[in-house]
Amino acid sequence: MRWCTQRRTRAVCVLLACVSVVLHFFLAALTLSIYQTPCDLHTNNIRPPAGTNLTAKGGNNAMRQMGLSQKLQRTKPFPLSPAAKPNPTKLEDLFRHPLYNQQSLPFYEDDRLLQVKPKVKDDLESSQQWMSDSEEGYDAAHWNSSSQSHPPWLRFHLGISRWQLYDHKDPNLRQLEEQLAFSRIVSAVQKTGGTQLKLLMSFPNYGQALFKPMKQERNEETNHNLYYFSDFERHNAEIAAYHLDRILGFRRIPPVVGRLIDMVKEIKDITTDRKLARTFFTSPVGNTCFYGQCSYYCSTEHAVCGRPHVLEASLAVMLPDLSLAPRRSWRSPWRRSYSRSKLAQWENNAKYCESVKKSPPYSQGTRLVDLIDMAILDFLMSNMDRHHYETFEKFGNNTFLLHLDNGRAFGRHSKDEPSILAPLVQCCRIRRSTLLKLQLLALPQYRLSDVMRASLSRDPLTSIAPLLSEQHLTALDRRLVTVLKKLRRCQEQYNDSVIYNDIPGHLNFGL
Ligand SMILES: Nc1ncnc2c1ncn2[C@@H]1O[C@H](COP(=O)(O)OP(=O)(O)OP(=O)(O)O)[C@@H](O)[C@H]1O
Ligand SMILES: [Mn+2]
Repeated sequence: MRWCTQRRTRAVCVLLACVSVVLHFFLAALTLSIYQTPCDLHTNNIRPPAGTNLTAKGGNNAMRQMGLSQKLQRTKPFPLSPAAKPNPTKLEDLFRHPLYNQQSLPFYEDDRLLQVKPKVKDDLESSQQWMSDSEEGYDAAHWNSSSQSHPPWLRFHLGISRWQLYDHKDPNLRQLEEQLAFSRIVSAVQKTGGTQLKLLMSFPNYGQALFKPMKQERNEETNHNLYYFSDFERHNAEIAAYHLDRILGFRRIPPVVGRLIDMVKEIKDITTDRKLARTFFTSPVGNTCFYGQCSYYCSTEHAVCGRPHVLEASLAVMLPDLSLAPRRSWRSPWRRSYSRSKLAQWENNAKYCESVKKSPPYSQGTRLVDLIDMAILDFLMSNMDRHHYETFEKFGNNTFLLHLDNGRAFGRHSKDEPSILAPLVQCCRIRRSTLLKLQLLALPQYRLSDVMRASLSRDPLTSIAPLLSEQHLTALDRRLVTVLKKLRRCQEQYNDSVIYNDIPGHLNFGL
């Protein structure tokens, strides 16, 4: 009898042990799935890649490398309204317009920023100029003076002229964008200069890019209580500014692309910057974060975090080193006060432009109308942070203005900032080529928002979510109408003296 009871007790114990093991497995599986949820990409925001080469080919490669492709394939397409679908031909149509295909100015050797030196005797010596301190991860450079052997970033440097950074029809531009988007990153260190976190990234072929991380969701607006000088920089603003500048035909912003960065493999594991490495940490939900060292927003509270270690960022191609092509930084005459209480001179004095017009370098050449071009670009993207601009020293005052640092643009779509247009309103002057391009972009078949949507859809990050929300695109069209209204008012007041005729002949291209 006792033997019988013992056997039954043992059987019950074994059964209980089995149930407990099964329960353990069940609980473990449940916990794992819950832990992974916050680290996932915002999968309902993901759209299938747009059908362009850059996005379809390389974008998926990059994502596959990160093990993201399966997740992306499983997700539903982003719900786009028919009006929001990018029409890829819009950009090509614009660039085919005669206004974008005028004969360029006569070109002299002096109009090139850099020249390839004639072959020197000691080949070894010349190639060593390009070697970094640590050659690890870099490919041996076998370049000669034939442009075919040059990597895209070098061809870009060699193509910079007195009048523009690149030719919009140059096929190298696409290759350069592909390099920025997909080339292996062999080094990442903090970039000094400026106030916010930026990294300098290097590629195996010695190309370099300026990295800015994602700080804000696309549909989020900058807090209205933040002053323009406290706003943070946005990666998508850097990307969208490059596209807008190209669409306006200025070509004064270095090419920028969006890229998904593996914060561990592509920054933390390879950085030689110990100060940067020390700021990496894991957030309470298991995401990798870092904050770097800088004067604004470099603290645990403002850390940049991945999902769980993948981060959206912008990569802008670096301009030639300052030792090869020194630049001059100019304080904008319409600079804001960067104080909460003080107003700048131009804000109090409606005749301010009269004095600017009389003082060099604005009293001669195209400097004033170039500054007005920059104000129009900034008004369209609502960038209040244009305190300085730069030029290449080599070209003196007779050259274009570089529009660097656009990270504080596209912060608000619901509000326009009329004061950004002060240079145009106070001076009533504009390049004829700019006026015609603005008029063209206001026509339904070349509508600025449509061309921007088409242009931005080529960026690899569009496969995650459109780089500019529809509200931002609508704001572009609205602001363009405002610029044209201001110009009409100028023309009513000052007639022909408003136009700076930079187009030979008097063609008006049917506009
Ligand atoms: N593509 C580029 N190539 C080379 N240098 C660049 C490039 N973009 C920016 N720089 C340089 O790096 C400096 C800092 O960059 P940026 O202005 O974007 O940073 P920031 O933190 O916003 O600076 P600030 O606080 O002064 O506005 C610029 O003054 C410029 O000279
Ligand atoms: Mn800045």
